[in-house]
Formats: sequence, C-alpha cells, structure tokens
Amino acid sequence: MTTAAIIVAAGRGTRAGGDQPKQWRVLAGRRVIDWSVALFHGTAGIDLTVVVLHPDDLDLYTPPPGVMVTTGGASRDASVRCGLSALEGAGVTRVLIHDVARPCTPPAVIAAVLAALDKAPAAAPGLPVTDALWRAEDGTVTGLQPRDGLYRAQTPQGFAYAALLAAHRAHQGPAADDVEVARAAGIGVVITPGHEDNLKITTPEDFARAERILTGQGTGMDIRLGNGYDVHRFGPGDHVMLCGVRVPHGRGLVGHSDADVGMHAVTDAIYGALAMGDIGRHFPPSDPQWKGAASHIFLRHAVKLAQENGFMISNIDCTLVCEYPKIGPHAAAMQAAMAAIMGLSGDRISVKATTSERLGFTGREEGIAALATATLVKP
Ligand SMILES: Nc1ccn([C@@H]2O[C@H](COP(=O)(O)OP(=O)(O)OP(=O)(O)O)[C@@H](O)[C@H]2O)c(=O)n1
Ligand SMILES: C[C@](O)(CO)[C@H](O)COP(=O)(O)O
Repeated sequence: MTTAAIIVAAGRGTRAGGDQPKQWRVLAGRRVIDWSVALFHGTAGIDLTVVVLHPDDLDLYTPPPGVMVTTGGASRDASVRCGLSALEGAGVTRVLIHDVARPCTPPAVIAAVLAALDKAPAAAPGLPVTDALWRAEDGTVTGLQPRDGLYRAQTPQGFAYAALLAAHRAHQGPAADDVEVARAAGIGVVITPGHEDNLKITTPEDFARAERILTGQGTGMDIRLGNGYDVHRFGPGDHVMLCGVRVPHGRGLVGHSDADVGMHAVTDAIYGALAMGDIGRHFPPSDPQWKGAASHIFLRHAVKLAQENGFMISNIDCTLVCEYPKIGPHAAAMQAAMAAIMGLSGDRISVKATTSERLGFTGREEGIAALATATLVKP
C-alpha cells in the first residue's frame, strides 16, 4: 500500500485579496503552503507528497527533500488531474487530495480519512450543517432550506488512486471537489468527521482565524504556564511557615512578610503565567503595611487577578528544597491549605520536596528555596 498526498496550490486566491495568492501569505511565522505541506510530508501513513503549483509560482517554492512539484491547470479539478497524472507509474494505491488553503487541518481529520480508506474506496471529512438555512433575495429571507442530511465538505478527500484517476479522466464539466468526480463515476464516498478548525482560507477575514488556530489559540483555549522561584534564609525562631502550614523547627525564616517561601514561589508562578510581574511589584517590601503579612494575602491576590482576567488555575506544582525540616509529614496539609486559599480541589495542587544533597546554601542549612509551576487556562 503506497499512499500519496496531492496538495492543490495552483489557484489565484482572488476572493482572499492581497497582492499575492493566499498560499504565499505568511501565517504564524510560516507560509500557508508550508503549513499545508507539513500536514502530510513526513507524516505516518503518507509515503509521497505532490504539490501542484501555478506555472507563474514555480520560482516561489523550493520543495523539501522528497516532495514532488508539478504544474496545475485553470481550475481546481484540472489541477487535481495534473497531480494525479504526475503520480502515474509511482506505484501509488491511495491518494489524499488537499486544498493548500486548509493549513489548519487537525491530524485527527487526516487520520480518520486514512482509517476509512482501509474499508472503503473513498472517504472525505464533512461537518453536519447545524445552523438553520435560509433562502434569500436582496437581503430578505424568502424561505427556509431544510438542513437535514446536509454536510459542509472539507479536505483531505481520500480515494483509491486508480479509480480516482479514471474518474477524473472520464469527468465532463467542472467539479466542486473530488467527491463530486468520484460519485459521478459511481464510487461511494464515506463521510468521516470534519473539524471546525479545518477552515478553507477564502476571504480576507479567514487569515486572522487561521492564525489564531495555528498559534494554538483557536482551540478556544488560552493556556499559560508560569514559574516562580524564591529563597528565604534561616534566622531565629521556633517554626517556619511553608505553603500555609506552621511547621515546628529549631529556626525560623527571615523575611519582610511571614517568609512563606513555598507560597511566594506559587504566587510568582501565577503572576508569571499572567505576565503580570511578581510579588515585589504588587506588594513592595518598602511598604510597611506588608511587614509580617500572612502570605495567603499575596496568593489570594494572584488568584483574583487570574480570575479577573478570565483564567482558571488548572494546576500548581511546588518543590521545596531543604535538608530540614522534613516536608513529607506535612505535604498533605500544605496541599489542603493552598487548595483552600485558591478555591481548588486538592488533586490540582502538588507539594513535594528534595534535599540538595548537602550542596549549596540549602545543603548547608542556611535557608530554604522553593520552585513552582502554575498552569492557567482561559476556556
Ligand atoms: N486552478 C486552480 C484553482 C484552485 N486550485 C486550488 O484549489 C483549492 C481550493 O480552491 P479555492 O479556495 O477556491 O482557491 P482559489 O481558486 O485560489 O481561490 P479563489 O476562488 O478565491 O480565486 C486551493 O487550494 C487552490 O489553490 C488549484 O490548485 N488550481
Ligand atoms: C474542495 C472544497 O474545499 C470542499 O469544500 C471546496 O469545494 C474547494 O473550494 P471552492 O471555494 O469551492 O473553490
């Protein structure tokens, strides 16, 4: 079984506007064509990739090693025929045809088409129409169009190679896509799951949406990661505050506030994920009102800032670095204390510890260090 992908890229992109066809525009740091080729070239299940270019564009494209280039025709179906012909004699058994203008296709969409081709001669992704459909004239609704059984067609569309080549050669007149050509030749086409992110860049507005998807923001989720690091030195005292828990110890930690080094690292991780500075910026040590302050004030502030900016805290991971006190016996209480302050369930907070093998300032028991990571999600 040899599977090829044909990427049709010979269109002029007239509806998308701009001073060059849409496949040459840069989105999220890469040209549209490069995103689309990368969906297939070097991907498991795809053995060969062919890019079909307009004759005027040949100089614009240096194919990655292993990618074939051929020239297209005056219409999409003519370009597909050029791509299919270029593969003759290459031993190809299955072929996927993809629009270069769909650079955001989720891998699962491609995988579903390939899987369906194991059992059917043709398969293509589609999305059921969910909105009501109107008929209209001059901007006024003239009637309703039943949407039952209607799908929005996407690519890649997959076929047994020889059957599609024969279907294209026999086809008379234009065709919207290869499913139309295959059906005209009596080939049944299975519908596989499409995806909203699999948009075809058609109009100028589509570029911004495609860019959001390609930068990971089009999933509807904005995911941020922040880290925090803090150190406090030991001084006189009979306990230390660590992650909201009073832990008996022969010495205390020195600081402007209660010196809860773990909670400070967690707080800074949240500020970091929000790109909103650190504790020192929000609670300056020069301000006497924070002298001896309980550190949950800082953590609550960071959590509130996250909420005000539309983020929920997905998880926190905090590591305390010290020889003593031993953290293990208190870790569960620390998790519970921070979960209560942050309004999270305990399984989203991790508190763990390590020694530094007696090396460095923590190894010499001069102080305690803490590192933390926070993941914030805006749904
Ligand atoms: N002669 C053509 C026409 C279209 N296509 C390709 O077919 C796909 C779908 O077509 P469409 O979105 O309509 O692209 P364009 O034809 O470039 O756009 P427009 O119709 O706005 O000019 C695109 O990947 C396009 O490059 C092609 O290879 N050869
Ligand atoms: C093949 C196709 O992408 C299916 O949706 C589409 O038909 C091609 O684009 P066009 O805008 O119809 O030319």
